[in-house]
Amino acid sequence: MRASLIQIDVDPGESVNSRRERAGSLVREQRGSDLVVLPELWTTGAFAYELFGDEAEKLDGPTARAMSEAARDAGVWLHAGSVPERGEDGVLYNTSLVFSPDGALAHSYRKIHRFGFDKGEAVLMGAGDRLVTVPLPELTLGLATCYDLRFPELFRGLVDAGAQAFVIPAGWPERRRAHWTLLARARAVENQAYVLACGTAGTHAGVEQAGRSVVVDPWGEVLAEAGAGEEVLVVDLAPGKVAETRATFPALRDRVL
Ligand SMILES: NC(=O)CC(=O)C(=O)O
Repeated sequence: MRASLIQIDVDPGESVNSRRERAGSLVREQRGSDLVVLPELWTTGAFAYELFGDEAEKLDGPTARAMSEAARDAGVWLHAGSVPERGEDGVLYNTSLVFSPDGALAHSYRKIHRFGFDKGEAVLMGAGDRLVTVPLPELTLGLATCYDLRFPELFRGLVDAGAQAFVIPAGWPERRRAHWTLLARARAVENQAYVLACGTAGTHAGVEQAGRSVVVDPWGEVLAEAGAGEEVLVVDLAPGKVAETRATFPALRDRVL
């Protein structure tokens, strides 16, 4: 199973429309992959709080339409990262969108843990309240977004719901880069699952992004890691490795609580 992680640059010098078109082209170039992943809030940048309201869209908005077409043209499952969603209740959410190879919006996930310590996302956006798993032909994905990575109980919940690989779009800052890789590996080891963590590159709202998108296998080994700039990480996963790791080192079976 081949996965492509598109670590797109979110520099504010580029318009949202241009970045949306460029993201579509990058997705189309991944034809041949089974799964393509974009990062968190890549239309605006995760820290450009003042843009969230203006760029908020419904689940059939301009980003969703562009990504639906790109998924269909490339014939891939597309985790299109997250967008600022304007919910039916008028509230903003940080919502991830997953498209099937025929371009249908198959799943969406509203970020549960909001970042900002009482400002930014934490006050501008509502919290999701639903765990989402995505059964692909090869692997069942569990969805999480950026700050969610710090909350292991969410990942346990996803494993209990059948997840074998976690897909985590993010806009992780360079100054906490050490946490990013450590947490990605920890979530892989403790859940004996793949981790596909896709970050953004560039600097926006004064926040330098770490990049360093990373794919970790169920044993905790880093299979591939990006640098700091815009880059597409292409990696082959072995879906059987999840069951094999869980059978040969049965730590998940030995849970008591
Ligand atoms: N931006 C986030 O959601 C999370 C983050 O920056 C962190 O350090 O955690």
